[in-house]
Amino acid sequence: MELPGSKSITNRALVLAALADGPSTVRGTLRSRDTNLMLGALQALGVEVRVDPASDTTVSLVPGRLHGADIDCGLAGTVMRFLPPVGALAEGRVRFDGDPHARVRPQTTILDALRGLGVAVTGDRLPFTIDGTGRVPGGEVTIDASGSSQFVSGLLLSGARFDAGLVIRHVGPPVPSTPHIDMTVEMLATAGVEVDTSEPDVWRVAPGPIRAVDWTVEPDLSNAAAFLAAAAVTGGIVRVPYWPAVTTQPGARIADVLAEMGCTVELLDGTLSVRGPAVLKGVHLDLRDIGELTPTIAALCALADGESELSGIAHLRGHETDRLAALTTEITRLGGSCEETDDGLRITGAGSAGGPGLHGGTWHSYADHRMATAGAIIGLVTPGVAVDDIETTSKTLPDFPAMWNEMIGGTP
Ligand SMILES: O=C(O)C1=C[C@@H](OP(=O)(O)O)[C@@H](O)[C@H](O)C1
Ligand SMILES: C=C(OP(=O)(O)O)C(=O)O
Repeated sequence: MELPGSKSITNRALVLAALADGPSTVRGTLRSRDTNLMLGALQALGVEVRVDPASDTTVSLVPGRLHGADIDCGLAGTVMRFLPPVGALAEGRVRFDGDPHARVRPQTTILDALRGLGVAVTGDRLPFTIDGTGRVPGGEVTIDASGSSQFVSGLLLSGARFDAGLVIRHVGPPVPSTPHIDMTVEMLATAGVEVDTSEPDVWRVAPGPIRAVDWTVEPDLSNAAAFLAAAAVTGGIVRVPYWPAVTTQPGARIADVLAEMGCTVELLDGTLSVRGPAVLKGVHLDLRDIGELTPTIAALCALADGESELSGIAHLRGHETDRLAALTTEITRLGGSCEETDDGLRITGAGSAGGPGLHGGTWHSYADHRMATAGAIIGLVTPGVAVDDIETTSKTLPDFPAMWNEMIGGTP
């Protein structure tokens, strides 16, 4: 299975290209709802976007004077958290809104941070408005980023363009998804912006230019995880080519999780292959760093042998939907055993001796691409499971239904 580009790398590359000191090209750009929203927003703000007529995954961006705009964030965390600092650098009024559920996703932290950095912000959640003056005073700000790593990444991506640069101090429970912050820091370094991370929970960026870069986007490993999970539950083999040897994508960790659950995992000549075992084993895992993989891993645990405990993921209550509640409701609806803990899920696998077993029924997607793919994984081995709204996978992988059908040998 060849996977399209990473959502997280694409949307970082697009933002950095928009703020750069010259034109950039992004190759292997993911084209999906989240990334098209980002492109549309940057264009509305005054960035020239040119899509290569020969390949819509090659996109060039020419930065221009940023001005007022209306921005649709959809349900994309990367748009609603990465673009407010960019809006603050625009001259004019920038209005942000999004899907109904986006209006309840955590947002206050980054808006308060911008206020602290000298930006005029009206509102605390979507919809909100930023009155940009073309410059941000910047300086030091203290935030609680335990709700989302994207608060840190969003500020860092623009921080070098603030007059006094940026110092972020995190105070509060641990920040989740830290590999995604490493991704931000690494991509900024490629664009010539050094982030000083020598003090824990503190990020320092000096003011300076963001260099134009020709980016090449890695395949999306979190989306690959759903296909690899298909091998795990069916005992089949799935291969994903162009698996990066070194990456900041947290999705890469699916390889270790699958191995721990009993799969045979091999990385050979850049292709990751996974063969499922006769019986999948339950696991006890802290997923704080790789929360994005939770729906996939929870689907595996619901089919495994034995108890699983997934912890460190209280922040998933603020994702596309409350994922802890949604997974509990849907696994239970199919006859499985799943309960919420303070910071995660306890699941007794259907494959256990005396385990609950699963039956058919409708699996609800809650407009959440990863809930939809989790239902597809369970449906592979549970007769009569129908996933509602599989099209919601277009958030990060519009071709999911066709790719899934091709993988299982059905009609595309
Ligand atoms: O910066 C990013 O690209 C992301 C960070 C993570 O967000 P949280 O820290 O809110 O979990 C992750 O779950 C999301 O899918 C993508
Ligand atoms: C949490 C996710 O997305 P977002 O970027 O919208 O936060 C996700 O893709 O799992």
